[in-house]
Amino acid sequence: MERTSRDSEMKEEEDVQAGVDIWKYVLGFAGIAVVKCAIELGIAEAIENHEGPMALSELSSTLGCVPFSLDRIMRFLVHHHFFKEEPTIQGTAGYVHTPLSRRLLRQGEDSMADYILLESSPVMLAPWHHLSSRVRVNGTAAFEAAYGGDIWKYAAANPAFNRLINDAMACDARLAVSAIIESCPKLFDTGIKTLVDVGGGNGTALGKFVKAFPWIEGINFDLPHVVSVAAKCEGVKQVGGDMFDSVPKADAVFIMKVLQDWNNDDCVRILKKCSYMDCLFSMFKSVNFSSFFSFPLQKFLIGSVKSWAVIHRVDVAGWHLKKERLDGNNLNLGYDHLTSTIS
Ligand SMILES: C[S@@+](CC[C@H](N)C(=O)[O-])C[C@H]1O[C@@H](n2cnc3c(N)ncnc32)[C@H](O)[C@@H]1O
Repeated sequence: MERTSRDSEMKEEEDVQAGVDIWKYVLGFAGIAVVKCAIELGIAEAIENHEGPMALSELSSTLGCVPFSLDRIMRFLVHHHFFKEEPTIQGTAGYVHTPLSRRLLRQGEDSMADYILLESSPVMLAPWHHLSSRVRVNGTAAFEAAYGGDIWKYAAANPAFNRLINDAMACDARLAVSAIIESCPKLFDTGIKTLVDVGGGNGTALGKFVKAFPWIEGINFDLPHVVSVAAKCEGVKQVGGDMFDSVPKADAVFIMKVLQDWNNDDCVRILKKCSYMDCLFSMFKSVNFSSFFSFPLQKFLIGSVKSWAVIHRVDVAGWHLKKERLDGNNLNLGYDHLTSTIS
């Protein structure tokens, strides 16, 4: 009898909680919408340029906003740890930066603003409305269902979107490459004189590598519409082409956030174009190597390149590099202090 009443109490609590939780999904889009709004208004820049905590009235007049509406935006942002409140010299509340709000600055090494603008753009949101079609048997990729072609064809035909996606990729490349340079510098001190970045976007990654390791000559390889608008960078040659046709020759090849876009057969086709090079570094984002690649592909890698380093980014909240090395030569690439996950 007692048990039955406890059970029904628990069910009631669960039901009450469900009534609360469902609102996270009803209004689940609000977070990205408010952060996009903050970037478009330039809230982070205004607070950065202000000496000391910035009062709502000062922020509103600087940005040309209605104080009542901006207050609601700021309350949401502060609640989610973008900015915090501290007393101004007048003793009223003012806003200052937090590490999270600094990511909303348009410039700077840690900026993620362009990435947020990409993912919150109408172009990138539309495919999410086709998620169910992707999951169905014989379903179409969500981007293709929305636009009738893949994202790279879409970027080739839409220069503004091309710029947006290249700038967004550069945000992540800046962070990723800084972490690689800091964590495993010896990777690049193994006789590598030329390094090709396959699908290297606008060349941000290579630009950082050649700056850190000036003896390396960089070749940034990507589709013609990407490299033709990339900014010039000393030590980096821009080469346009299709990685399914051929890849420029270099001592080593770096592939970051590319292979996860393709199925295993396509990955084999891409990697075959790189297989005559000595060394292959690949960086994946949140992809489990052993489950992602089928066994034949792993075998292909062992058999075809002398050294294979996969640097995983597995922890979205921070940088957590892991290494996988499948090499016959047992080279010491200088990153043994990183967690080994060879499977
Ligand atoms: C997800 S982005 C990664 C960019 C860069 N590696 C990074 O991590 O920031 C994938 C890149 O692959 C390029 N790409 C797609 N298809 C390609 C092809 N057939 N040949 C060369 N590059 C290609 C795209 O243009 C894009 O720059």
